[in-house]
Amino acid sequence: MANSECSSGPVTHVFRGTFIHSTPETALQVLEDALLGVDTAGKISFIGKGENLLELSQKFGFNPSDVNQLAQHEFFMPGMIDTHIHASQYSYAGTALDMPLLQWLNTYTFPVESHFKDLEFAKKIYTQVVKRTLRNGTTTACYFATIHTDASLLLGQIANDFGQRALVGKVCMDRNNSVKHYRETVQESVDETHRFIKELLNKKYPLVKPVVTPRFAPSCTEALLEQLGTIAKNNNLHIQSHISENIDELKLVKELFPDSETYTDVYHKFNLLTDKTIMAHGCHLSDKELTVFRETGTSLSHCPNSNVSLCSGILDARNVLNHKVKLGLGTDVAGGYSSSILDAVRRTLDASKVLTIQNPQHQTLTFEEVFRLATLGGSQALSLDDQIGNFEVGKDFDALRVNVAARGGPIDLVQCKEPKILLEKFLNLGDDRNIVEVFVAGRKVVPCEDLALE
Ligand SMILES: O=c1[nH]c(=O)c2nc[nH]c2[nH]1
Ligand SMILES: [Zn+2]
Repeated sequence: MANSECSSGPVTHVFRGTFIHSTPETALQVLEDALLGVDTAGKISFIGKGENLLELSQKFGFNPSDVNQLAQHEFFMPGMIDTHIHASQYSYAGTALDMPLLQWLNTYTFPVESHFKDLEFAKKIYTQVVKRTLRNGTTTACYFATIHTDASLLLGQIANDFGQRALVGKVCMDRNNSVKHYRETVQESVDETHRFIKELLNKKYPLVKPVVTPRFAPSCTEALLEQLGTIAKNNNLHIQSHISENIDELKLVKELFPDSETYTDVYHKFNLLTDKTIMAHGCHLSDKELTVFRETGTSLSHCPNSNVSLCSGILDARNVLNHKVKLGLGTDVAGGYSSSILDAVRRTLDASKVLTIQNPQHQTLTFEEVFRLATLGGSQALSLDDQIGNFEVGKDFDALRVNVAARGGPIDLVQCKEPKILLEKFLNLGDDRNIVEVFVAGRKVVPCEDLALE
């Protein structure tokens, strides 16, 4: 391990122990007996070897006795990144999974989302989802809210207050015949999107930013999609939506957009595919469409729990990676019933194994590769990999302190294991009891007094 360092502000924390992360070249890199320093801005100021403690302490001006030493069964890993989650659907997570997508939206989703006009209700649910996801180790979340601007702003405020990094989207939809009032006109959607962006940016939250959010093509007219493409371009903003999740949805898109050759073309035509776009699902995308994703820099959010829970399809993540399309993991609460990215890791592995059962030639994803999708892959998918995703000097310290043998936790360790095995155990068997501390931009957000779950 080469010492690396950057000149930054004074060092506020130094940790010593095992650090596990990914790089673009290596799915799993283990740094044993490493020293990592975090500066006052929450950035990683150096990574070095434990044996160089004295030299580093002089160079960075910290007291060796202030070093925070990890225990034997502990390691640090990068914070996990949820590239697709509906904060507004959290109240019914774990229920209502008995219908395919389009019926599910009309029967369960739109009626619940329409309640977010009520700011008290919004505050309650949004506080719960931010606390719960932080507790589960989600340091960055890319959220869908609802069409309600003030409630969406509230979600941004709550994420900021609890210290979660977030992209927050006020949902745009001018087509919906099933739930009265849960629809906007084109003008309302455009005006409210402008207001949402302006007011959220004016708050100057350091870690919370707006994302332009057309719900999905069937919920939007061409006029709205066109304007949203322009707004995103003029303000250099992220964009998120859904694509090619379910076969009936594909048929509907063909009917509604007869002039577009493919589902991907619908978004492409309106400048909605950019290197800051995240599309969820993509189970039924053709290779030709994946090529457009690569060429435009658009990324995919793999949401395996939702894909199976709503019987939508199985994404061939290997094929996506072979096409060099950026890929992260999403819980897709509440089409997905778990708000934990650890669950998304397990289901990504299951989905890949199902594809191998169906076709033994399929190259199953390894747990190391899926670990990378949950961390560095997510940061690439959100175009935030210059700031987060792994332990590189100059990046923000977004990290989980994991204790695989946490008292009262779900894992029984017989003997001390090598770090790679500890990580594999955690990914397959662990839960929030093993995540003993969560840091976002150097700030400890778990445990935190305020985070006591009601
Ligand atoms: O899984 C999904 N959840 C949603 O809320 C949604 N809206 C459009 N398409 C969707 N897919
Ligand atoms: Zn979704």
